[in-house]
Amino acid sequence: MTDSKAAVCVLGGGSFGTTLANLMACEGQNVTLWLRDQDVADHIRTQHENPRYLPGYKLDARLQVSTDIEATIAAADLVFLAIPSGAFRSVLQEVGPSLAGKQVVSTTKGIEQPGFLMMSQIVEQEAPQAKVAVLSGPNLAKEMAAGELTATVIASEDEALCNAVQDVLGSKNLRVYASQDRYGVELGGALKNVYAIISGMAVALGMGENTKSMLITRALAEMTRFAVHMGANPLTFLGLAGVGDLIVTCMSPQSRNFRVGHALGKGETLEEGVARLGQVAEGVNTLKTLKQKADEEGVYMPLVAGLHAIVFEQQPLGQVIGKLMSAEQKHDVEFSAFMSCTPIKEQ
Ligand SMILES: NC(=O)c1ccc[n+]([C@@H]2O[C@H](COP(=O)([O-])OP(=O)(O)OC[C@H]3O[C@@H](n4cnc5c(N)ncnc54)[C@H](O)[C@@H]3O)[C@@H](O)[C@H]2O)c1
Ligand SMILES: O=P(O)(O)OC[C@H](O)CO
Repeated sequence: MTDSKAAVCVLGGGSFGTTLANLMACEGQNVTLWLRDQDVADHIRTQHENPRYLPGYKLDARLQVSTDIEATIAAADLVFLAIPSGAFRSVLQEVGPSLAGKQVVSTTKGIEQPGFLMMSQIVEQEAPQAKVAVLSGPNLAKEMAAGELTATVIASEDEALCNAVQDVLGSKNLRVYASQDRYGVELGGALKNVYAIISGMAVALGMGENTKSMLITRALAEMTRFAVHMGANPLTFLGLAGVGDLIVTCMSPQSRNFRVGHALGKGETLEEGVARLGQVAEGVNTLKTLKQKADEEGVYMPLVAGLHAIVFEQQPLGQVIGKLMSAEQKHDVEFSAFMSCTPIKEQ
């Protein structure tokens, strides 16, 4: 543990930003949550509740709130970003120069198009003098806000930054594991949202437990295939930010992406499902971005292509499922070459 407490801020007052900031406040960290809406800020300050994004969850009275983004950043050493991917660059453009020398951690699970950019790459472009990391794992905001036990991954080439995040965020309820594969961790968090939409559909359609297991397992194979093609470490996908986050998001009705898929499976349109959610479901945009990139790169992603065909090409569900089930039967585990390498103790 460090001797003196780092000053921390969280930018973004949605469900995840509020949860993260509150977890740190509960541990006695000096933390400020920045959000845009003055009424919500006042409500958090006086009622200790975020009525829009975390209704019914009591927040720690020590959680500080501000609507002044520059002052919030100026007072912080460590800055967490919990802004949806669609607004991420515009916020970074506004505050990029103020982030020089700061430790910046993106928690946003989306991809920017054009460019197929991860959020931490946007931080590098807009705040080139910041130190950057990403945080990702099986982290449903409401469960964490309720104090359920979980773990997450802090990924950065900067070991001191990983240590700083472990210090401020680790608690009796939350374990924080470090990784050097920033790109793989960030890609895992974005890609799994697409498969959560498929899983939500499968549940709405009353599909069997074997079917759901097959979907999750083939999703892992497919996302790992893509990530390795893009330069990520396949072993990252065996960790919390890969299979860990994939499992929770594909299995929990708390997941917004799962809920969008469930609505589609019940016959709602995409617009109806997203509107009823009233929160961000990053997987919808990621589906478009990922399908385009997989086609460009020639990476075989039948689940992504199938969901895209249903959602954006108006292909009948039964036809897409039939095509998936009759495709060429290939290998189960594609990365067995990595698994059969020399055991660690002999290296
Ligand atoms: N909620 C979770 O369980 C969870 C967990 C891990 C990661 N994430 C990721 O965190 C990111 C944020 O998600 P969330 O769940 O907090 O979303 P949310 O839908 O709960 O809230 C979105 C927040 O972003 C704010 N916002 C939107 N545009 C903005 C702008 N231009 N400037 C400032 N603020 C703006 C909104 O006012 C709102 O406070 C997403 O990428 C999501 O994938 C969410
Ligand atoms: O609610 P979702 O689908 O955005 O998922 C939230 C988190 O990413 C789960 O780890």
